[in-house]
Amino acid sequence: MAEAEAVEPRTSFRENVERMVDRAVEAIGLDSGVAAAIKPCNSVIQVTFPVELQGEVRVFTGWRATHSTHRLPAKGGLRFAPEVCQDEVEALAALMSYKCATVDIPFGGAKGGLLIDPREYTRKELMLITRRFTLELVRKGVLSPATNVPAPDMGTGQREMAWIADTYKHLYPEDINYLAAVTGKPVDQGGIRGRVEATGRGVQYVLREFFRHPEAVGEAGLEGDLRGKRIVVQGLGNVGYHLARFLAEEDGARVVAVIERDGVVVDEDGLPVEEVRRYLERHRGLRGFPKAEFSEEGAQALEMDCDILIPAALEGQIHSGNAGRIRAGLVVEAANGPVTFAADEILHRRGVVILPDSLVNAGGVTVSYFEWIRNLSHIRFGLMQRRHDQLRGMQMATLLEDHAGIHMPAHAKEGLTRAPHEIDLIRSGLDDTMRLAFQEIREVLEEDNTVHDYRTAAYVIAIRKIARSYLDVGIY
Ligand SMILES: NC(=O)C1=CN([C@@H]2O[C@H](COP(=O)(O)OP(=O)(O)OC[C@H]3O[C@@H](n4cnc5c(N)ncnc54)[C@H](OP(=O)(O)O)[C@@H]3O)[C@@H](O)[C@H]2O)C=CC1
Ligand SMILES: O=C(O)CCC(=O)C(=O)O
Repeated sequence: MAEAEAVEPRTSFRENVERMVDRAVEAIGLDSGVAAAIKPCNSVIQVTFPVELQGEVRVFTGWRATHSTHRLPAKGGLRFAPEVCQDEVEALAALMSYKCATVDIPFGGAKGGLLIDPREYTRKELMLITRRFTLELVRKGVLSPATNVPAPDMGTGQREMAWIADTYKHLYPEDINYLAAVTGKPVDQGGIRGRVEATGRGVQYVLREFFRHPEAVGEAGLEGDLRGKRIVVQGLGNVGYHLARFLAEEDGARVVAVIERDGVVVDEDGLPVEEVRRYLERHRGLRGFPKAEFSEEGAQALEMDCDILIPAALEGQIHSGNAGRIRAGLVVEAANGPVTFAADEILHRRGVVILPDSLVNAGGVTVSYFEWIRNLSHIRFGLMQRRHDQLRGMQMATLLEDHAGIHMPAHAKEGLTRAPHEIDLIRSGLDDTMRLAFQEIREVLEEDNTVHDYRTAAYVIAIRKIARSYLDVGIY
């Protein structure tokens, strides 16, 4: 980020998002008053609170920005990081609104952040800090199942979500829907299978759909499918790790480089993603990883020759200072805001295709939506139909074999008679959501001659939906 700031000193993350939105507003020809109502955050709460740790009082600052409430609850992750600021959470909250609208998830947009380096604290200390932060957010009215529901983001995961849910439950034991106050919880604490890897899984589904469109693939200077594609991933955290593993293990792609905070590991034959991750967790860095070449020049590795570049760490990583040197044909924004507005324009001029964050990383909030619904309905998906569907499949198989005399191969019979587990339904819902969103964006790109890139197409779709919801009920 340091280089980005040096090159584009006056453009903040929030301003970058707003410029991208302006481009879409212009393409739609949207009324400027409606655009002005949509763009800013509805509210931003800043909290400052003390926690006593090891006999010493420490003071923490956090934010919850709510961008839109045209749909409720407003939804979005909580980030624990040493660089969080108000501008950042506002930008991320806005992205949540556009993301949810792009993939048709009926939520408004929000995001929160706590200024902290989680690596400096023990588990117990983090629990105290998270619980106290939760209390502050609840007191300020920005955390409840009906109005504002957090989820994991950078620096947080299932563990923090479990603490948040438990704190909320202690505050409101009479709220029968307390579990729905936060998503991304452990499965045993009201979470849903598939949420941990959902964002990475969603990126995989978007990429698979992209490669089902040969003309789109050609526009990125690529051909064929994901098999053998050379991929560079920045950030092997929750999103990057699952994504890299799925692409390597299930789609036959080659992850040739992984960039982390302390540098990059490279292997042209494909890195063993699982081993890299284990090493990273154990050593808190990639230096010394024995099975690949290590270099400290992580930022430069973004410019490596590859087919697909996947920034999955921080915002502002591809900026006007390096956009001219990016050699990938396809940039896939698994992180939020990894490409600045200026870089976006440079890459577009150079013919580099960008699949934007608001589409690409929407898998997380999509499965959060499934979790939230499951918590509200107090029943797991498929419970009522599973055996019924299996019985019907078995009857069908019997009918075909015994009465129509058709011999069914074992795999066909297994497919027909297998009762789906909840995770199968989650994956099916996620796949459908990501495919349909890609197809809708592709349609705009092909049919609307004022739109020339995926990001603007995604924003056009999102802004039209949000604007419609404002206009239907009137601005109030
Ligand atoms: N989690 C989710 O469900 C979703 C996340 N996102 C977005 O995806 C991105 C990543 O989130 P997530 O995977 O959850 O976060 P994590 O904290 O799990 O992982 C982020 C990874 O990036 C690494 N990293 C930090 N700084 C740098 C750097 N300068 N260069 C290279 N690597 C770096 C981190 O290392 P270290 O641990 O040392 O800090 C960590 O390994 C964020 O933009 C987030 O907003 C989007 C949608 C949903
Ligand atoms: O799962 C969610 O509700 C939100 C995930 C998130 O923060 C994001 O998509 O950026």
